[in-house]
Amino acid sequence: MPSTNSTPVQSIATATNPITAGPALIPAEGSTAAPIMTRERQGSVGSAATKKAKVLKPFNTANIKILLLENVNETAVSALRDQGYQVETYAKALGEDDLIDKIKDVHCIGIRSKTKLTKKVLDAAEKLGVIGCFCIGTNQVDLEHAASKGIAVFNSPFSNSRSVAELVIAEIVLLSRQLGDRNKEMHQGIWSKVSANCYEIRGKTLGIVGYGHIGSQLSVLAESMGMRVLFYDVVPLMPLGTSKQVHSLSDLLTEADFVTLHVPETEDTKNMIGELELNQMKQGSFLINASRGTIVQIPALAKALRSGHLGGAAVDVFPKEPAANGKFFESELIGCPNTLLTPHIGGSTEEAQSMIGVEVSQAFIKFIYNGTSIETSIRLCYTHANVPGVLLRITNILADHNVDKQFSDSKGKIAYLMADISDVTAEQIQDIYRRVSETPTNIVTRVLY
Ligand SMILES: NC(=O)c1ccc[n+]([C@@H]2O[C@H](COP(=O)([O-])OP(=O)(O)OC[C@H]3O[C@@H](n4cnc5c(N)ncnc54)[C@H](O)[C@@H]3O)[C@@H](O)[C@H]2O)c1
Ligand SMILES: O=C(O)[C@H](O)COP(=O)(O)O
Repeated sequence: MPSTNSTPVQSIATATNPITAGPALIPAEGSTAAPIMTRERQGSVGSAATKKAKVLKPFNTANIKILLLENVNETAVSALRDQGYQVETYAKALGEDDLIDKIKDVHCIGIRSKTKLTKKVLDAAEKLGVIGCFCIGTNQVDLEHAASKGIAVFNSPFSNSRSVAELVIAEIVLLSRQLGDRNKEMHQGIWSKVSANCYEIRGKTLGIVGYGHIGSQLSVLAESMGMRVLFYDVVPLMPLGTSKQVHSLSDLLTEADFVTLHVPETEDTKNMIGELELNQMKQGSFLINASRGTIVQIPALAKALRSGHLGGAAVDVFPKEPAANGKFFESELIGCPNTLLTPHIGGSTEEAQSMIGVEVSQAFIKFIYNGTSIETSIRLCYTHANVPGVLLRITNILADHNVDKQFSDSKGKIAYLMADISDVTAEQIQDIYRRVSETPTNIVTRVLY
């Protein structure tokens, strides 16, 4: 899908576009801060003049500490260990107290959808420069607070989209044929051959809420199985195939035989589907939620299923999910008729997890060395308050130098500037660093080479 499909309300950093650059990642031996970074190995990065500057504050890759939680894929673990970093892994999400303890001295943290990086946790992170969400969603991170501290956040924007879309296709068929209930009965030794209220999906209407990476992929798959597709999104989007965008959520709810949710968790989408919306859905229709647990009001859904107003539901995500496998799960949906419950496995395939592991770990590595996830060379990275006059001030500081390239971007009150500078001596690098970091708008300044 074109990138215009990424949601405006959750305009997050992607694996190739950090929301903001982080602080110096690793201090030199015996120092508490390391504004100037360079790799210890002889690399392809940097000119002869800048290589001399290594004596300033070299860092050893073995000093970089990375914490990976929630069973991040082995592709990431080995890629990061191959760089010589210290990598600690956990199969589960950590609770707030454990996290505060663990995050203190790590430079990079890798999480999935369950680890909550709250303001309190981020404030305890003394050296954190990068957060890698090894998933699509970033609602588990306080993005605004991370930005204010100059911590970069990456995610993997589409590596598991296909896996989610395929799961939803399977669920449409399963719900339509009441396969969850039939399977359960057979395992209990009950033979119950029924055709009442069991349907083909051909010719039925699928209503997709959120036509982004997943919703649009699903649209194509559903049409290939003979379904008619309607979608609702807050932005006007090009319909794929013969699908049609509708004007309102109500238009979609009243017409669809299957409603499937693919919106991010935002203030607007929380509790988006409650009693009112469920009542608008057709008698006997089905609801699928593989987005975020907070989008659907669970008591209202349980009521609609038990009363028979809905013909069934498939739910992969819940407002409260256990932190690890083997932990107890409870929900009002347990025991509801024709209701498929899955433990947040939408993106859990070998293909998706290994792609995510490669993508986000590469973003980490590029960010640690280059200050961006895009390959470049020597640069000044300046995270600053987004107020008028900053660019002029920096231009003045760099006036006597050869600036090869300059880039700046902003998000709300925070902005990020990168400048590639050539032909500078070690003393000049020190001077640039000092003058830039002393500007009143400074949040974090790094000089990489
Ligand atoms: N179950 C899983 O394992 C799993 C896997 C991947 C993603 N997800 C969830 O699915 C969500 C969607 O993923 P995606 O990759 O398709 O995201 P996306 O950003 O590509 O698409 C989201 C779409 O929702 C639209 N949208 C935003 N707010 C809306 C609103 N209030 N009403 C209607 N439309 C709205 C956006 O405009 C966008 O087109 C993710 O944010 C994540 O939370 C879950
Ligand atoms: O945001 C996502 O990509 C999904 O919710 C998957 O999350 P997970 O990696 O925790 O399974």
